[in-house]
Amino acid sequence: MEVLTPKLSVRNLCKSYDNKIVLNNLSFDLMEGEFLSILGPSGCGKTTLLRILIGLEKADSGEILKSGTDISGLSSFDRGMGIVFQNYALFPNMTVLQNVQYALTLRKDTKKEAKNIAMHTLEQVGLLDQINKKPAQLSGGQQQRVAIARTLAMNPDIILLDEPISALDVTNREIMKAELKSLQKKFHATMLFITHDQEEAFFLSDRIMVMNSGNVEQLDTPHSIYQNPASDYVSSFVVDQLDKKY
Ligand SMILES: Nc1ncnc2c1ncn2[C@@H]1O[C@H](COP(=O)(O)OP(=O)(O)OP(=O)(O)O)[C@@H](O)[C@H]1O
Repeated sequence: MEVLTPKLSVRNLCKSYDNKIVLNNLSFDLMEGEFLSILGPSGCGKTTLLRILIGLEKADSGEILKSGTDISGLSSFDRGMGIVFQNYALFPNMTVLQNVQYALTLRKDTKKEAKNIAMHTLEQVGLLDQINKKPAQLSGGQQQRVAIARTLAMNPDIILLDEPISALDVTNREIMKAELKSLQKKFHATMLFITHDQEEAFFLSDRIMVMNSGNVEQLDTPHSIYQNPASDYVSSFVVDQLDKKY
């Protein structure tokens, strides 16, 4: 049987701040085309993990392998990872098109190439009729689509999403969950999704990693986690919370 190399492999990652352990020997794999959620409450270490993965923070020990190669020594720019932030971090004075084009020109694509790629991606996320608007003229959901288009246009190997849905109102949240899922399938993107929302994680994910105080409590499919929670913590933080909602 063919053994697949994970797109991302995190091995024994440790990080402490002022003698407080924030990530405790964390290990997991993310496979090609997989949607994996990191689910945990505020303060459990999700953002720290994300910052280490994209190279904004250094781990105390452990390895980060992308398709089998250690990327710990690479700059953020060279890691082939795209990130969609919670607040989208769009440039307010640029149009939708300019927002998507900008990173491409930084990458030294010619202006014409950058425009072609940006237009093509904006078409795929259904925003061609909005390209000349500024972010403030768009709805929250549309702004999120611009942020996703900007990341997709760079064709990263892995897309990290830092609670991109929680800033939206309830109606837009439902719409964006469905859109995110369909975009991920359409692009066959490999995605790591950070959230504290059990329902988002269950709706979107192929697998979920439940975190608690820097530890992995359980890593499995939504169905298996719901049917067989691995600890009292998973039972109360995940299963009980979902049951309360439905
Ligand atoms: N630069 C830092 N210096 C000291 N402590 C830090 C630093 N960054 C994070 N921490 C601490 O590490 C722990 C984990 O923080 P982190 O932001 O990774 O959690 P989180 O799960 O992302 O939470 P949230 O959902 O609220 O963002 C917290 O106790 C936080 O106070």
